[in-house]
Amino acid sequence: MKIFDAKQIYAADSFTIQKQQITSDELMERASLQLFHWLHQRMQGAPVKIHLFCGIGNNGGDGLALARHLQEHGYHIEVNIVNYSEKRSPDFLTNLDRLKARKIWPNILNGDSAFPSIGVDDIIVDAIFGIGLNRSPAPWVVDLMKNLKATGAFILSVDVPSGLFMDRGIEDPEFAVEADFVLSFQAPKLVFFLPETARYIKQWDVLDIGLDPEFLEKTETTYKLMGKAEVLPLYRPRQKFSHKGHYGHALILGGSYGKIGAVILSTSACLRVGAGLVTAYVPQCGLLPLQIACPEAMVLTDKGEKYISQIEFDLEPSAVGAGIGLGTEKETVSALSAFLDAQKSAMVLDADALNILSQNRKLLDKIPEGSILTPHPKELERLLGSWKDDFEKLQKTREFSVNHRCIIVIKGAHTTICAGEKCYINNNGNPGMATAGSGDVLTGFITGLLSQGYEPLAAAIFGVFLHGMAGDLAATEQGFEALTANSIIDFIGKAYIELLRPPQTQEQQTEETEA
Ligand SMILES: NC(=O)C1=CN([C@@H]2O[C@H](COP(=O)(O)OP(=O)(O)OC[C@H]3O[C@@H](n4cnc5c(N)ncnc54)[C@H](OP(=O)(O)O)[C@@H]3O)[C@@H](O)[C@H]2O)[C@@H](O)CC1
Ligand SMILES: Nc1ncnc2c1ncn2[C@@H]1O[C@H](COP(=O)(O)OP(=O)(O)O)[C@@H](O)[C@H]1O
Ligand SMILES: [K+]
Repeated sequence: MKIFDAKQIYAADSFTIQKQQITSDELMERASLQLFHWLHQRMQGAPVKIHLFCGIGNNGGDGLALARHLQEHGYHIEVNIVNYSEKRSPDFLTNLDRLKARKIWPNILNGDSAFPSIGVDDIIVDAIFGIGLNRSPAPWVVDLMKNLKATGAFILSVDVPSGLFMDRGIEDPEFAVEADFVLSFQAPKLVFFLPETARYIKQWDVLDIGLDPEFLEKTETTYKLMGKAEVLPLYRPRQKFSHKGHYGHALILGGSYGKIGAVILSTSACLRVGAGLVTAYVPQCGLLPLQIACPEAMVLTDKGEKYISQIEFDLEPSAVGAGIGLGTEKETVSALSAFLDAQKSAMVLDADALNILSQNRKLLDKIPEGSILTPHPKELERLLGSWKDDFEKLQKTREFSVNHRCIIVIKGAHTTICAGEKCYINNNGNPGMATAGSGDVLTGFITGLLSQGYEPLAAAIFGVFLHGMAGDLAATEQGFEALTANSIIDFIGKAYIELLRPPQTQEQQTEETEA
């Protein structure tokens, strides 16, 4: 699913209005009807008081139009206008007149107004600011936002939580509404997935307001949200007459004394995601544990007893995943440097391989083209330096990806894969996966996919998605706390089955619910 920026949404608006020969007011009416239907379907006329807080722009206009539909269907509403500017939008004014014509008189809230009384079981509709926010809200508006939160009532935000910018972070964490639910028009917004702003959105849904499909199709976006529909076409089916040689020979390179477990996890993950053959390259102390834990894998040992000091082997791996548990000893750094000189094809670089690159920046030029770097945020910061907000982080990551011709997988709750100027945001996985070794598993998965012939970008996207899906399936059986990295490996088979399962028909769904 594409994630449009504010400029693109405004452009889609104007294009749609022109092409469909409708007015902007009619588009607002569509938007507000979608909001109403969503709410009405869930509330079924329940006598809960709904407090609407509307700004003076089009987001406020949506709120006013929604208020009218709610009132027409007998809901108990109270309308507040957050009067932060005299520059009211024409469609806001039209909808204000329509309310007044129905004898609904909104409270006008200014800096000195008392905050209305709201019960904890009431519902708040937040239509104060939408995607048009371009400066921090005035202090009294911030106070109002805080008061909204303090009521404990359910907050439904229209389009976006008020106070969030679409292209930069906020100055102060209190400057935005914390929404229980956001109903976003046409497409989700980038801020829903960024660590700093995602906390303002507990849940979200998209409402189709009929923006021109051709325009949306043609408009290229920097960000895409990846779901099953986007990931499934990347799948490479196994052929009946294939043999293990068709699925490549992957090499997992890493480990140091006390960190052999990381290599075990990566190696098992690499096998279980479907690599034909897997060899682990480890210091000597890793031989026994690996042979015992992963009988299917082969093991090559370095001359170093406790850490890798000179990478030498006599095989041509189809994919390499390096860095897990590697350590950053001086000899290991030289060994990795020499290895990178010889390595020509795209590989996966994780953990200490990334730390070594950050500390020895000359090595960055040796990264083979198309390689996949899988940093968690701290490792990313070591690579890029600090950033002022998530937007700058993504911009710096894209630049790094272009300059070093590599793919960066920023791991997190919404793992984001940046390949040149494009970024792909993952939307599965769960907090149970915040556990030791789950990143090592991801490295194994991506390496195993590369070895099976997936292109680097496909391997990164497919691997991240499967990893999240396996984590979700594991969590349904084990809960979040008990989930370990090994459970993610154990559920990879079910993740494949789930990914490949054809969508259920309506009848099947009904049968399942009734059973
Ligand atoms: N295609 C779609 O998705 C559709 C979207 N629609 C809806 O339109 C919404 C966008 O509406 P919008 O452009 O009128 O902007 P909105 O967010 O209401 O802000 C209003 C104005 O406030 C101002 N302003 C900014 N910051 C400020 C501040 N800190 N303190 C004070 N003032 C500030 C700024 O004006 P300025 O003063 O800078 O000239 C701004 O223009 C969108 O989110 C969705 O709900 C639907 O109706 C139809 C289809
Ligand atoms: N809250 C979360 N929601 C979804 N996925 C998560 C969450 N926390 C961590 N993960 C995933 O778990 C993995 C953690 O990787 P990493 O920090 O490198 O762990 P380790 O170094 O222990 O292997 C990443 O793939 C990340 O996306
Ligand atoms: K809003």
